[in-house]
Amino acid sequence: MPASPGKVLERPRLVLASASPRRLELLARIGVTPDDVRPTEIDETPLKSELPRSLAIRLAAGKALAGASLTPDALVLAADTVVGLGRRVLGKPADEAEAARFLGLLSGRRHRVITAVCLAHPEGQRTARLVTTVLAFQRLTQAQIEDHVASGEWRGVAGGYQIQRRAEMYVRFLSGSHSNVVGLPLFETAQLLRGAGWLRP
Ligand SMILES: Cc1cn([C@H]2C[C@H](O)[C@@H](COP(=O)(O)OP(=O)(O)OP(=O)(O)O)O2)c(=O)[nH]c1=O
Repeated sequence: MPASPGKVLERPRLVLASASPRRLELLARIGVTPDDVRPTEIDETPLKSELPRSLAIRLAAGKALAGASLTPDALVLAADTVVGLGRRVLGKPADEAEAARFLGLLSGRRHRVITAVCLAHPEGQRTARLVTTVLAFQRLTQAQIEDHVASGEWRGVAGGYQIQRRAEMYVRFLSGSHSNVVGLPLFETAQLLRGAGWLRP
């Protein structure tokens, strides 16, 4: 039944369980302002031979559960983004040398960016989406890799690059969701929020 005019829709509080400023900005773009932002601290180390998709799903669910334990009465939104090169996971580079090595691996090759989004509901169930974007970087010269490392934009991000910043000039090809690469696929996130009654259908 449509809400009567002037009636405020009852909806649970929405908590974003993420320290990523990108995720908050992406939500703002679709008019979603969480009631609270509560980053979680979980161990993000991949298991032995863990595939990129499995890792993303496990970590997004882990973040959502950790968030839900702090705010059980809220809808808790969490996500995890990983860069997959074949079966290999490229995490957040530890230092400049690793950032340069990752760029060298990505140079001239196709790779995937996978984001798992998980929404924990106050009633205890969880809903989730797994989204894959395929990208290809041009072949990078040594000078380009050096410039990228010097830019510092590799810090704290999966694969050591940010498509929303200078790295986009090296992206020759992209198939799928752009927001997924930045950390939160907006189409699928909106679907989850609609399914939970937080956004209107
Ligand atoms: C590939 C890529 C990743 N990223 C970011 C998105 C994510 O913030 C980050 C991947 O790390 P995540 O572990 O998914 O997220 P986070 O540590 O930033 O935040 P939290 O765990 O608290 O939710 O990399 C970009 O911003 N641009 C890109 O092009």
